[in-house]
Amino acid sequence: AVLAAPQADLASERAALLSLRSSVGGRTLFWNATRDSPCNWAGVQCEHGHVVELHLPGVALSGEIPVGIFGNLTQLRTLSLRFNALRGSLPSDLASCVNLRNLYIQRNLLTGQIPPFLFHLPDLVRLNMGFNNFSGPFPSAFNNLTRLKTLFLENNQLSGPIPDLNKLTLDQFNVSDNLLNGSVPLKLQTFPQDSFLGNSLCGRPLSLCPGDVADPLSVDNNAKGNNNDNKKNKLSGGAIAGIVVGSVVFLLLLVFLLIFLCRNKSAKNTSAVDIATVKHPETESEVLADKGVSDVENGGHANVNPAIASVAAVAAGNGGSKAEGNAKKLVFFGNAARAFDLEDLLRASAEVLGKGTFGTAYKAVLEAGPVVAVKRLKDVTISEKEFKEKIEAVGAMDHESLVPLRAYYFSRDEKLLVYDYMPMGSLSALLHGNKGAGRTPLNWEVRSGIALGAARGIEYLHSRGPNVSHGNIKSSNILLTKSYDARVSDFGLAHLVGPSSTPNRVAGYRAPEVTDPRKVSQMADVYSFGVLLLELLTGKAPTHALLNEEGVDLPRWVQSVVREEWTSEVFDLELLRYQNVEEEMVQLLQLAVDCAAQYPDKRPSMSEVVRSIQELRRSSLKEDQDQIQHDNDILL
Ligand SMILES: Nc1ncnc2c1ncn2[C@@H]1O[C@H](COP(=O)(O)OP(=O)(O)OP(=O)(O)O)[C@@H](O)[C@H]1O
Repeated sequence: AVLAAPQADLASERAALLSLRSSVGGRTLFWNATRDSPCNWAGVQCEHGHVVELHLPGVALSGEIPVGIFGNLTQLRTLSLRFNALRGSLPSDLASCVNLRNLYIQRNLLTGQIPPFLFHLPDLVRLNMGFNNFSGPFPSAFNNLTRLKTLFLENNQLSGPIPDLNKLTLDQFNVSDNLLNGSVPLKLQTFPQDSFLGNSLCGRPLSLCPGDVADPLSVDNNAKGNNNDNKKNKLSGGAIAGIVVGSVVFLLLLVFLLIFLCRNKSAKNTSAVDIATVKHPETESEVLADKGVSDVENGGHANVNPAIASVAAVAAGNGGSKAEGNAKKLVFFGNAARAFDLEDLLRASAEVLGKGTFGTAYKAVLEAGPVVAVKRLKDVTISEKEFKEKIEAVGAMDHESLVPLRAYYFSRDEKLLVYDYMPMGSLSALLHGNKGAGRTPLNWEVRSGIALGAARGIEYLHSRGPNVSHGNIKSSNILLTKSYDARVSDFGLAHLVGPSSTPNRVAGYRAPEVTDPRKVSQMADVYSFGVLLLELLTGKAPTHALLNEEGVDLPRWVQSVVREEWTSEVFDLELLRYQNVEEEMVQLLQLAVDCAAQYPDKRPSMSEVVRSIQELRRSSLKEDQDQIQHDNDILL
């Protein structure tokens, strides 16, 4: 709620600050202004001595930054004034901010030499002064900033040579489009050409300087000058064409192979409908136990594909259910076309997706093509009438951010729920599953989109009545479509099953006030959602969320890091690669901390949460557009 009010005036921002301070362990971590409430410089000066991070990006600040603003802000660690129209030189009292680690002042109209006081800010890690009008020499005093990792000075009017920056170990460096000349110092020669273009510089990675002796290993290339230096790294047209054709042929072969294998597989599965011959790792013991058949008797049939069985085999795990099942029907919800019937479902090949609190989930591929997820409920103790009433309420839930329940099947021994299959699996798997190469990187756009989708789904559930809650919000219950849209799953099931099936792995998400996991209020859902947001932002799993893996108490961990250290250190490294969204990330972090407040009445409602996420996403999209506009302006 705190950061969700762009129209807030200074007084309410101050109130927001107070609540921020109390919510993050007594320290203000973030103060934001938007275009609608341009920063009142005096307001910053008189009230915000305790500010640790001050972010004022793209808020139409103009004119000179008055001296006297920063003298009070000695705690400041991050200052972002990028994308404004600030003129003149940097105020000298910035020298008081001796804790400053990140200074983002790119894309303003600042002038003058690079001020010497910057070199007395020993903690500076990231410095972005690009796209201004700074002039004068490139000071060698940058060597004083031994912690510096990022130095962006591009598109200014710096002149003269680049000094040796031997004391620095920079990760990012750009001085392109200045008036620099001379040779590129040895230590900086590992950066790409783009970091130096638009100057009169020479030496690696650009062309050789006059009089330099060529590297004997690349005499040929260097003798031909920089153009050839370029070519050295490029492939000829023929080679590229060869690679493309080769790749296409390889892909085609792969596709043919897959089709061939799939055909073989489905042939096997069709024959596997005979329930007595199918074994399945997840269901085997249940099947055998229920049917009263010993391992020895069935031992001879183990050579059926162990990961895939037919739904019939799965369902037939309960004695007598097949005969009874055939008499009963799948009950569909809504107007959805009945694309299949029970027979089709029983014939489909099934693959275990995972075992949850309420039973086992399978992916079922129907012969006619559709793919569905089937949840086989265990421990349903209520009567058929009661089950029908409750499941109809679940089936009536209709929102684009929920995994739709399409149909159910109820018999004495078998209860099946049929859902749309979500091809990208769960958020939990995406965040903590495959960490190796080939994993889809989750950028801010995707993560904040998932946060919004999940929040909308929960908001919808809450809108169905004051006592309607999800009760088991966690990352394995947030499933994803092909385009990474989030869908909330597993809603409304807690009331269908007996007490022994109460969720047991949610400790990390459970609000402190919840004593009975079957009675979870809407505000407790908000807490769980807050933990889920922290998980999205940090990439860390909450305690007990993953079997056999250590997790952390996310809310406590985040608060302690924020208290002790720079906020950005809590973020998933993968997110930090995307530079321009830090403000939005911090806003979402703040929202997460609000949601995970200890006392329920301090937490925002899901509608407020949705609004906040919408707003912060809008502002980052707007910034993207601003940047494009800005780049276009420069090109023109
Ligand atoms: N509709 C679906 N589409 C794709 N995958 C699904 C679907 N429903 C469930 N799954 C997958 O099956 C796994 C098991 O799901 P299930 O809901 O039974 O248990 P869970 O979410 O791990 O735990 P709990 O039952 O406590 O919520 C999930 O991790 C998810 O990846």
